[in-house]
Amino acid sequence: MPVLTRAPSRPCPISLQPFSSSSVFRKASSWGNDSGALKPSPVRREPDNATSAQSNTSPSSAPFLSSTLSASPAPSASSSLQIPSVSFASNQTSVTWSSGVTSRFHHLWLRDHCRCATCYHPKTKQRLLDTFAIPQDVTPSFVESTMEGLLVTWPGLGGPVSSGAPSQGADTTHEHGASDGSVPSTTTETASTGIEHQSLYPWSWLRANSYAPVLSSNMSSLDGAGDLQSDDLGMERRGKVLWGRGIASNPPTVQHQELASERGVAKWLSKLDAYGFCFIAGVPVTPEATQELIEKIAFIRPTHYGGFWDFTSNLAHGDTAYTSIALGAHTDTTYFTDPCGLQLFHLLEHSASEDGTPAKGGESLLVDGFLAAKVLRDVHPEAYRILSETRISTHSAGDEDTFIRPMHPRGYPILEHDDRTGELLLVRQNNDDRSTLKLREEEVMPFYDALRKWNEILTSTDGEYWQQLVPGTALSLLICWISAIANQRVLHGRSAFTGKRRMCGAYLAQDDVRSRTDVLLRRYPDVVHDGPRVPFAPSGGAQGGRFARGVWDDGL
Ligand SMILES: C[N+](C)(C)CCCC[C@H](N)C(=O)O
Ligand SMILES: O=C(O)CCC(=O)C(=O)O
Repeated sequence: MPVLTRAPSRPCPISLQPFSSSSVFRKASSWGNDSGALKPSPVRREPDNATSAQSNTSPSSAPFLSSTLSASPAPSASSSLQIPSVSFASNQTSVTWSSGVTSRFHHLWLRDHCRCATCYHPKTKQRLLDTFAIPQDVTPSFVESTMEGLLVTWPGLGGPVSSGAPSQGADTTHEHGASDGSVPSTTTETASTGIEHQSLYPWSWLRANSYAPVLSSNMSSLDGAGDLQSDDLGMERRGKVLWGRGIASNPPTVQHQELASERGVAKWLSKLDAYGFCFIAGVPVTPEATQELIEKIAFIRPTHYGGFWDFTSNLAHGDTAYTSIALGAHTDTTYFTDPCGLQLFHLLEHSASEDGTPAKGGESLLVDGFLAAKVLRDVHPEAYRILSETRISTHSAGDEDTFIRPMHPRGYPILEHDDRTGELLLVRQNNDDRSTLKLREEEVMPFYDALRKWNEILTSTDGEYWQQLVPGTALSLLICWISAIANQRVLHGRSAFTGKRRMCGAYLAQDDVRSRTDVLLRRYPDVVHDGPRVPFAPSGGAQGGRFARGVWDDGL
């Protein structure tokens, strides 16, 4: 249990991160500090001339600091390493990073995000704390800047606390119990003991979740309203390899036999994550083997086309995919509120028809929607803005038993962004499936102009990657981008064909693919794909092939 210079009135049930405080204090003792403990100086509330606490550290702590404070900009070589300084006033706590940038966090937000074992179940990663029992004006007794993070001490507030309706003004933060992850029992703070509560927030987590301002290690600070003109749509940062027709020289591929191991599946997902598509060579030419293959990632997402599909040009399900006509670059299932995440195709057969019509055409087309979007933004920024803001709807209505449209009555934009960071999340493009445009009069012609410019890029020969699928080589493509954020990315299509052509495959849901990718790429961080690596730094401490998910992990 950490020994802090100011022993709280009770042991502080803080679930520490891998850098256990003993290691901190062990390192601290090497700084010539006789007690072996840091001496954070608590900061009490200072209305306007807020003071800040800062513990200077010696260079000998550099390795530890660099790993603990990796989220903070590396200090200049000449400056000594400094942990952020903190202060608080009115309803916010301020953290000033070594860069000089200050992040502000509402006290209510901080208290609500305490992840000690009494406020946050260490195993289930679920909130145990009753958010609505936190006083709206909750204010720390004091805040401290420690090696591991921001340490906030909250007062135990007045009034006996029952497990029922909160009494007026009392600190009715109902705490549930066990830090061992067992079934929580309700314990409460009572005014009579004046028990304080301490919360420790790791610096890296505070930086990653700073909202005033929004910070990002690779992107300029944004005003939080989402800046579509940000220099980086987040692709390099997310380790995405953008490609054009040149990818034909070395397309991402894995061998089917590699996928017998979980590490092999991690390699497959790593390539999918980087490129948005990946071939699998050596797949037995049967629907059964193909289904077994896709289920190595996740369970199949059934749709109105069925679960595992095995289709040909018989106009089944009333969709042109079930014909022999050409299909332009598109993403599937744009009409679902939650479009499918991964699509796998495996050509089982393409031969002459019974009437002797020869097998011709049926080539497959891939286009990197994210590269196309970058080109559109750079060359036609106004068109990019229009396609990012105009809602359009699509439908699947060819089967009399089905009429699928998205939840939002006007649908969704073709280019969808994270409105906080400006990152491009999702390319949702299927002009054949588009429903009636419902725009204001003055929007109609600008929209068509933007759409035309977008189509010119999508159909540019520089961006089109054509290849002829052959039985035994399956094609997996992310119509949903797998990374921190699920997106649609790769568009696909085909040329017209003649003859008997049989294709099989299935969809996977985006959340299931993203979950599997996140888990496996953390479990096998050494898995190499050809693109830039985006280190998965499991904050739970990677121990060999498995890692313990930490309560401060990204996304929680
Ligand atoms: C893949 N499979 C043949 C089963 C269905 C194809 C669905 C095509 C539809 N127009 C869409 O874009 O979603
Ligand atoms: O038949 C093909 O090669 C692809 C069909 C297609 O685009 C689809 O099913 O969405």
